[in-house]
Amino acid sequence: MDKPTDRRPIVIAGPSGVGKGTLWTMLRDRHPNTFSLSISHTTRAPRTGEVRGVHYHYVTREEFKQLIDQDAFIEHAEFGGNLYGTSREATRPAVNKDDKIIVLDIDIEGVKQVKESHFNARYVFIKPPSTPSEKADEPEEDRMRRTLEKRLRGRASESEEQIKKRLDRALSEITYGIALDDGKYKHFDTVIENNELETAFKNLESWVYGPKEESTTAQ
Ligand SMILES: Nc1ncnc2c1ncn2[C@@H]1O[C@H](COP(=O)(O)OP(=O)(O)OP(=O)(O)O)[C@@H](O)[C@H]1O
Repeated sequence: MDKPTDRRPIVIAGPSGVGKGTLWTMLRDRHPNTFSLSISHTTRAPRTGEVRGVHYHYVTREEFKQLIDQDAFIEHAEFGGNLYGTSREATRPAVNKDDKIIVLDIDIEGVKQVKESHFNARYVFIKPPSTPSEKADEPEEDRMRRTLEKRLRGRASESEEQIKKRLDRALSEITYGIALDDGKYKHFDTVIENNELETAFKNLESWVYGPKEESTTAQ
């Protein structure tokens, strides 16, 4: 089972806290030597334990701007005062010596840019479940927000302010992710709900290992 027939890069997106990183880690660990996360560029300083060329390519702001001018990125954005980007180079099979399938874990703005750059990839959106509510009339989007909030708090890696910022973006990201066109997802090849983790993983795995289909999603 260990070689998916569709060798294109996989773009995995979804609101912050939905579980993209968790699902990607499961995919990598259960299929060793099959997938590789694309290494982004950043202008932020390495954190303790981070390794150059493994976690990120660390560059100065000037270097980053030069790369933008050279059209080196398929997507880039500023986040929390630092620049982040995915270079074309990082997604090329040539850099990918072991013939692994490249996975890009990017946000919705990144997805839009990647699509504009006509990057040939497969796109999966991870959607939060709507936690059941005692309030029968609580809108679906409020329930999803509560799930994300609970997960982000549980992860305990962001400040309250950062959590709020992430949650405030979530709804428009979900709206983009699950938008339909003629009964099909408009922007993604598939949408997976991350409710029970193992079930979500199995759904992701079956899609990744499923038949090769040409992407027909809109930009
Ligand atoms: N199905 C699930 N049920 C409950 N908790 C989950 C589930 N999936 C992930 N989590 C937990 O939710 C938290 C957020 O998950 P994760 O860090 O993978 O999110 P993410 O989408 O990668 O977020 P970001 O984009 O901010 O990096 C983690 O603490 C993770 O353990």
